[in-house]
Amino acid sequence: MMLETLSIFKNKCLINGQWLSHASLVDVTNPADGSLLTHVPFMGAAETTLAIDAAQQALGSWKLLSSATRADILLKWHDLIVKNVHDLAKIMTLEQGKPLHEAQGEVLYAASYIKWYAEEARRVYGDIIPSDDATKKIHVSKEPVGVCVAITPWNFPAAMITRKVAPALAAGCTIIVKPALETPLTAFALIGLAQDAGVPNGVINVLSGDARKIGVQMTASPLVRKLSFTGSTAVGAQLMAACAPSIKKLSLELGGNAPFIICEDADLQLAATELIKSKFRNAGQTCVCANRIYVHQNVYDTFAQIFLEKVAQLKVGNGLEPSTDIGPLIDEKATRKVIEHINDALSKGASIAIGGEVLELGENWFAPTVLLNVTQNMLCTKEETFGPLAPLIPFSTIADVIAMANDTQFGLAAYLFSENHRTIERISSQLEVGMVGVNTGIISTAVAPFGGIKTSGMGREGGRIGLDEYLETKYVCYDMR
Ligand SMILES: NC(=O)C1=CN([C@@H]2O[C@H](COP(=O)(O)OP(=O)(O)OC[C@H]3O[C@@H](n4cnc5c(N)ncnc54)[C@H](O)[C@@H]3O)[C@@H](O)[C@H]2O)C=CC1
Ligand SMILES: O=C(O)[C@H](O)CS(=O)(=O)O
Repeated sequence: MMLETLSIFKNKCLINGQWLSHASLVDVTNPADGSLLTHVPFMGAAETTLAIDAAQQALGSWKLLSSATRADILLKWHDLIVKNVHDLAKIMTLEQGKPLHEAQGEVLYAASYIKWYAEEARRVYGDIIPSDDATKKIHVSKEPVGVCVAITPWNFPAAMITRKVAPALAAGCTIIVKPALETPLTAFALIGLAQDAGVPNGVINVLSGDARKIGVQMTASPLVRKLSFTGSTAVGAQLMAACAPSIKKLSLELGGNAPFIICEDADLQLAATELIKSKFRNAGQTCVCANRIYVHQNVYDTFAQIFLEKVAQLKVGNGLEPSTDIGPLIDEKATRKVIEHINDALSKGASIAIGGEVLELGENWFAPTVLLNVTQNMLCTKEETFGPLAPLIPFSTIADVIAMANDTQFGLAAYLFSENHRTIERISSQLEVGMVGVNTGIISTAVAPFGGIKTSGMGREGGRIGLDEYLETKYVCYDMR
């Protein structure tokens, strides 16, 4: 696969409309086999300052465009992404590893955020409020926050970018994107298409490089009014603290530890099918994936049998092969975390029903694994595994499973399978999370507010309220005497 033959391929950073290289370069490799794909610039503080200045310079004219004009440019961007879905997906699979069909799905999911916010851009309404004082008129309007920065992860290298850039541009903001060093090529290609769609110079800038140095510049600059971050809770907390002195607006989409609850009256075939989708999407490297699976004790063995038959059919392979269901993990460190969670569970009494080993395909390849007789004291119920590990935990009462589900610092997503509406209402209303999937394992969509509570973050991306993250409210009081 010659990346250079793809017309959308870029391996440079975009600052003020110029694609720039750098004296320092860093490798981008294929997680499937460690092969070198290309080099990208390893930029730092100086280039970050240039990008922030460019975004500041572009802000005045971009925010003064009509929302209809901004929406038209966003829709052109959307259309170019859809037109190039196959090449974008190939780039993503090569640098991130996910199966091509998943990569194509993510590209279209990413494009859906742009279409959604192109539509929302035209509905940023204000208020005229009847004053208690007859001599006063009260007007309330929404204004763009200003220069924004987005720091994004490697696991969804397209959607995590458009989920931030689309509402920012729709609101009239400008933005600097810092993608993960593991997956910069998807970011470059996406933002190259934004430039082709007519996004003016400086409105979107993208930098690959020294995360810490770039982050220090972004969080310290008084010109930056908003930080949107998706990634680990640990880094999110660091960035939040760094933004405190300049009181930046924050959106944080952080780690997860989703409980997947299967009640005694659940449709077990449906639950097993949806658990396969939730657990093994992106090889389990998804913040909203099922991280711990609670199964009522009276249906535990029956469900386990149904689920294991489906896991056994999953094909692990190179993401470029059409038959592949699960690709490699992003790196050997990710594999080590899965092994750590398995070994801890085994040492505390769990057993492996299927999988449990690194595959001959290479050090980043781990077999889809199911653990039985898992208990709440095991690491895999406390930490985000971020790999293809499905620990099954028996429970006896609804009160017990709610308590176990909430026994975590995280609060992003949860899943619940029952055919009884009272059970569904009772459990979903008590789960301490931002999102609940009822009888489904896939909940992510541009039209709904995505985000969590507790250490899973703050703010929402997607939906109507996702635009508010990039808007400030201004109240003007007119004295009419
Ligand atoms: N909630 C989510 O959607 C995601 C959660 N994660 C969690 O994070 C863990 C590690 O994955 P990573 O991609 O390494 O997440 P990470 O949090 O280390 O990195 C995410 C982004 O932050 C950047 N970054 C890291 N340290 C930074 C710093 N000091 N200043 C500025 N930027 C910084 C990275 O370059 C990347 O662009 C995963 O195992 C998972 O637990 C990772 C990706 C997505
Ligand atoms: O970071 C993630 O895991 C994504 O937010 C998951 S999703 O939005 O693509 O479901």
